[in-house]
Amino acid sequence: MYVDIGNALSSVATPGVSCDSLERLDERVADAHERIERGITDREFGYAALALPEDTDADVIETAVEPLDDIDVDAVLTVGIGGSALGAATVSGALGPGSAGTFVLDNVDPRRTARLLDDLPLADTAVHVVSRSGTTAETLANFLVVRDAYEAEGVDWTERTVVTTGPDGPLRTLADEEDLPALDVPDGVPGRFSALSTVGLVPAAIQGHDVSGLLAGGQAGRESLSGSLFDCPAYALGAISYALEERGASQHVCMPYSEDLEFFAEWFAQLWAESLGKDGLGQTPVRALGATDQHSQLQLYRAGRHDKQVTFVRPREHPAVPIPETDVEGLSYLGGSTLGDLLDAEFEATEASLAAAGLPNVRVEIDRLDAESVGELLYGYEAACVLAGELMGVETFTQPAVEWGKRAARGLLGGGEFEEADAVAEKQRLLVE
Ligand SMILES: O=P(O)(O)OC[C@H]1O[C@](O)(CO)[C@@H](O)[C@@H]1O
Repeated sequence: MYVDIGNALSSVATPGVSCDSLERLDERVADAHERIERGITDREFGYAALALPEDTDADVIETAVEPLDDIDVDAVLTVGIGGSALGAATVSGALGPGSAGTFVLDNVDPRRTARLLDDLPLADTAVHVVSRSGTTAETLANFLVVRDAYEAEGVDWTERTVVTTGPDGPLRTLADEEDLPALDVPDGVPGRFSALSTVGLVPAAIQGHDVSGLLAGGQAGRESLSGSLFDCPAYALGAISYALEERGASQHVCMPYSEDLEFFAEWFAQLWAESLGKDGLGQTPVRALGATDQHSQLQLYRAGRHDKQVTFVRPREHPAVPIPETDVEGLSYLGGSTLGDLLDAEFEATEASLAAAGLPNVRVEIDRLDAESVGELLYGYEAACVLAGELMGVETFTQPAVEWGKRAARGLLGGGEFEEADAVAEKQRLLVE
């Protein structure tokens, strides 16, 4: 992973960071790194995520999906939400379908769920149901609906399902009762940091992707951690994001220039929001896609409020798709180059256009969309997030603010007495229709 923070310096951007400030900040990065290393070594809650490349056993995952070899799997359906879906979606999205298409059920939208189950060839579809807590309503409800759909078609879902969950809870009970292949979520690792584990890697294993390669990429990220932001790409990204937020960049746009990294921007949004959105702080993550959103969002980024950091992400290598020669007036300049050339020109031009407008931006690159590079990218962003959390002084690894809504929803469905549910009924109304 390569990180270029040049366009975030105060000589280019406002808000921007001076080199002197970066030098001073680097002293705090050294202290934070020591703290992080201690947490990793002791496998402390949260920090243990940064030991996953070492602790995740690819053979355990490969063995768990072996029974699916007897079935002609054309599709992999992940049933999970948040960190229990986005890691898998990102890995499979970035590496492509492999031997089976990727589908994610990470919402309880009846139209979409019904349509997806209608469209999927259930007999040739493997299901990975994932929940760290084993109690998440959306995941459990979706799984009950999926199971019913299989039974309605007379297809044995138990032969096609792999579960990943915690030691107890309804999902573990169901796995035990039905004797399903069940994997454990990694100890001490919050969902959003668990892509390089049983949580994020089962679909990739079913699709025949290089799970060991993903972990090797993560390990390369692990070995790149050092006591200085000037030596460690992940810490450069984390430190500059922290410094830019301090200076007013309250929004962090993640703009991959690759359709296959679209889920990566979603994964980033959960990682950044749920980890750093604490104590009245935290950059608001914004998902964008290059070059598409140049034609929808760029006007705002360049000429709107200067409250954004834009991080451009790209694989350096593209498959060659030539643009045919043409003598159509005004188009000949395109002929003879490739779509990848055009995408790279758009990337560099948009980056320069933000710098010219004085808007801070960061460049993150990986060599190509292969297992090692994707593993390193995921690890790098997780380490960047952990470092930013250390510098902000927030509790990076929990997400207490999400529980209020869960209790309210459960109360509304008769799942218990929750005062939050009462508050829903007391909603202030000013209905206009
Ligand atoms: O894996 P689980 O326990 O089903 O949780 C799913 C997601 O829900 C959250 O707890 C937020 O509600 C996330 O932190 C987590 O990734």
